[in-house]
Amino acid sequence: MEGNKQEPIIRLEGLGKQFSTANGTVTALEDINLEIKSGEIFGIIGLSGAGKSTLVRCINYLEVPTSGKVIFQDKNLSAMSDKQKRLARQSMGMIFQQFNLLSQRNVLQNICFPMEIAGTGRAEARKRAEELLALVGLEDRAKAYPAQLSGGQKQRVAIARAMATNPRVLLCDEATSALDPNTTKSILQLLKRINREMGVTVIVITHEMAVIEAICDKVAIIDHSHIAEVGKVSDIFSGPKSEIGRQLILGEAGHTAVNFGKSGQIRIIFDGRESSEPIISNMVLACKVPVNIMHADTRDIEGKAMGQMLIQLPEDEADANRIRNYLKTTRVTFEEVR
Ligand SMILES: Nc1ncnc2c1ncn2[C@@H]1O[C@H](COP(=O)(O)OP(=O)(O)OP(=O)(O)O)[C@@H](O)[C@H]1O
Repeated sequence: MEGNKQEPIIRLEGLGKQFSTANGTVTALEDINLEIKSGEIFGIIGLSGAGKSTLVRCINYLEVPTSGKVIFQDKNLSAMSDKQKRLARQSMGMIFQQFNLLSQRNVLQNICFPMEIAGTGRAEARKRAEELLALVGLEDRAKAYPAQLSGGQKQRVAIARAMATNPRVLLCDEATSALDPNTTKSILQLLKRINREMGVTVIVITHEMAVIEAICDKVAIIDHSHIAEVGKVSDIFSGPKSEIGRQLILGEAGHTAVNFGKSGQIRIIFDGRESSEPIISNMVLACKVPVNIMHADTRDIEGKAMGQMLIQLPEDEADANRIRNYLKTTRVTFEEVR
């Protein structure tokens, strides 16, 4: 079941989507080019209205693109017959923010639903549904109805249902946005397990940086219908290049330098050193000058420090240069803030 990590499973080539509305044409996506490799957890992040949901819905042809191609496992979806498209869709499970469970059906019947549509026999479907319930940790809730479940349990059922047809890809559209932080964490862990243990490629649509940080290998930042930048999460976090990337990752401090007198400020970029390495303390001890930490936004990603820290340098230029030199010789990435 392991996915081959080198092979692209989905390629988007010049993908565009326009909607005709009473007020004219709305461009939701324009010239999107992306390659998602088999076995990756790929995040797509952007502000509200950027085009994330439309993008994910175009990937499985819930929305038909107005231009460009979706290539799934080396085949162009638009050139497929209806039957081939149906099979391709079965290979792409999807979960949603609002879970979209059938309220009249119990948990087991919800999970069996896609198998009924695919023509799987009753006994086989039931057996598979029971296995999936065990996978998501809800063996004891088979007879419960959606209204009797918590949000996290509903999303687990939705995940089991999405996995019913043995998909190679799981599309997650804001799947944790309606959940509290602890439940979010456990759902993200479940998605990671499905990816690692079953080799399923996971595509995560979110507006939350924390979700990308928690589980994604790669991330694409989408802004006003375009891809602003794409790359490994660690690279993008340590040095966002686009304006929107800086805004999403560095926040307000990415834009504004606070005026604290005449002395300069620098932004230290943490791009993957051991998170236990005390960079600032070592710097202060080595240079024997105090610095002011104006803003810090660092995260620990798998033992590596990621993020940034805004530091006010001493007014004395010689002291400030000692700090700059120390950072250069210890190969700490930094930039001047003006
Ligand atoms: N069915 C539709 N008809 C008309 N316009 C649409 C339709 N679906 C999306 N749009 C428009 O396309 C643009 C992108 O919307 P989309 O829902 O993909 O963004 P999003 O990044 O997922 O935002 P959100 O997180 O708020 O859902 C928006 O301007 C939206 O109004």
